Amino acid sequence: MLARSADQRRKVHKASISDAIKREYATATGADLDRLLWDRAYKEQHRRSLTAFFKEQMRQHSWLLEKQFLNVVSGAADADVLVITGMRDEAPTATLSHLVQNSRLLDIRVTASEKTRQTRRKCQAGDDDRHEIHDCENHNSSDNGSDCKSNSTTLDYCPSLVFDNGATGDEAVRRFAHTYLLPFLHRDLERLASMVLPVPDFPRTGIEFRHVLNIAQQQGGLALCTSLLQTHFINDWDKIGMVACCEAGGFVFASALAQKVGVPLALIREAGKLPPPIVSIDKPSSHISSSEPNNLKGKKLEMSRDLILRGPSVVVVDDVLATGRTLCAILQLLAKAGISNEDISIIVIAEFPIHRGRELLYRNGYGGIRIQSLLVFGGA
Ligand SMILES: O=P(O)(O)OC[C@H]1O[C@H](OP(=O)(O)OP(=O)(O)O)[C@H](O)[C@@H]1O
Ligand SMILES: Nc1ncnc2[nH]cnc12
Repeated sequence: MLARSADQRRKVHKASISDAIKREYATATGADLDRLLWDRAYKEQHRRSLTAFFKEQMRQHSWLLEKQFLNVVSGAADADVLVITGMRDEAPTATLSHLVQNSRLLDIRVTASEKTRQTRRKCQAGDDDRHEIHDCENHNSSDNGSDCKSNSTTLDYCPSLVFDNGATGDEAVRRFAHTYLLPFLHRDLERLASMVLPVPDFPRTGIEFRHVLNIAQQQGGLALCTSLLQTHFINDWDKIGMVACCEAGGFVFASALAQKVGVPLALIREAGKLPPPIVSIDKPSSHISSSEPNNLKGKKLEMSRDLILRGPSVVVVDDVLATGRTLCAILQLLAKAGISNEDISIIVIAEFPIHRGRELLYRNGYGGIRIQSLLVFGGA
């Protein structure tokens, strides 16, 4: 149970993704499943053939990883929080979020020094380290659970969080859960979500529109959202040199945030609105705008070319992440302005995983950029 306070207990379920493959292996080969799960020496004997079996299954079933993931999820339907261990996917949040579109999917990279790992392997026969099937690597990272820069050199993918599993005992786990996981269950986020009511069949039949800008039209809505943006994701705003945002939705939330944290804005506008010198990029239509008649082609986005950065990092703030086309264009524009990916992070108010925006960004080479959202909505 993950407890926020005595009256608010959350049901937490833990499952291992690799148990499924062990089960299938045991059925196919007659191996003893219980011993595969709990007897390390026995598991070691089977390691090679288990790995070969897994690779062959992967070759035969291209949807194997997704199927196993969904099986584990459906086995924990009553849980508030499901922790899945042993994930082998390179970029789980980017590639699997759309399968659980009503939930927030966070990927936590667990790290420990090689020495610690070796010691644990020796001491904990029958322990819960199931990475060996999946050829998982160990990646170094900072210990604050949220700094991606140190990881981007080892993998071009930024996990949602990093947990340094160097210490023994439960204290570090508890601290991590309280610092980085419980905020996602905070009632202020529920309050914010309640301001974004669904509007059926807008702007066209079949779309359940979420009026994210409506937050700013509620008494106290913008203040709540701004305060969450300020406190939820970034510890040290002094290190941020600029908040970049795109009209129209992004302007509303980014302006309030920039004012609160004392950081200047980089305003991205549609073509022809900003004086030269500018940088410019084609922008395909967003999911919502592509449903407008005469707007299938998209537009150009522009930004002043010579913005002086006060610090090294840029935070891109937008109201919505859906297909990711808008954020992709923004990132291309920032690249044209000479800002490199390591210096960028992204915050959105609401994301709609069904449209697979994170995947688009990942496949376009932006996987190393941290993307964080306050709210997650399912639906079309
Ligand atoms: O991930 P995507 O599919 O690109 O969708 C996200 C974009 O959609 C909305 O903008 P829109 O282009 O509709 O313009 P607006 O901000 O002027 O409403 C929103 O403000 C995001 O910028
Ligand atoms: N359902 C939705 N509501 C608001 N903005 C969106 N962008 C993509 N899908 C959306």
